[in-house]
Amino acid sequence: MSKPLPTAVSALLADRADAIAEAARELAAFGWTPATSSNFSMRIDDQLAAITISGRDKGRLGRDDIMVIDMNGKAVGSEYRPSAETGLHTQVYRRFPDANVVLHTHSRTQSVASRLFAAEGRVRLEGWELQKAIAGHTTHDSTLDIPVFPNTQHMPELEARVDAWIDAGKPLYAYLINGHGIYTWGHDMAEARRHLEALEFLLGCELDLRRLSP
Ligand SMILES: CSC[C@@H](O)[C@@H](O)C(=O)COP(=O)(O)O
Ligand SMILES: [Zn+2]
Repeated sequence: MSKPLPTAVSALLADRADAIAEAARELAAFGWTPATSSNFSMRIDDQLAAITISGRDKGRLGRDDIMVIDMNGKAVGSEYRPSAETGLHTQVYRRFPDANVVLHTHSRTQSVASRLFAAEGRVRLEGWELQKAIAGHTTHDSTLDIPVFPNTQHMPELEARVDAWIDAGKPLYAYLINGHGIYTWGHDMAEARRHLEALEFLLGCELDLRRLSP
């Protein structure tokens, strides 16, 4: 049996769970979380985060569908299994101390773009006004690379690729996983949502350009 959560942590979990459930309902309504796919988390403090329980329908989350993990991805105060991709969430919290929310979705646009751009290893975004929706970007006149990493069921392998990108000094705001979906994050839910919506739009534009260009 797991130890019950301290009251203060329970209150913070309830707060984070409500925010995650609300955002997830909206993202599911866009069709970005099909068939129980996708996962979401919010930092609680330096040591803990709230994350979706594995396998739950992300469009119908309630407080009981979100649990606490530590920064090693271990369940805290729960017997449930956290998201199968928990390691990718805790990695963001470890590598980006300003990130407090991580969103992962599986939209059709994200999935198709990940396949189409996998061979290049990245989607290069240039000249789009909406690049300014990404934190720190003030002009369309810049280059924004979204890496595409190979898919694997072995999270440490993916984590190593993400670490290698960051350790090479390359900016990272989001990444695609080939044939899978997107990960992005933000300082708060509003920023993470803005990143996700902007990238969905920009990836859709890139797909249209490929489709329409002779
Ligand atoms: C239902 S297939 C999608 C899963 O394999 C996975 O990629 C996913 O996004 C959801 O996994 P979960 O363990 O529910 O967080
Ligand atoms: Zn996934």
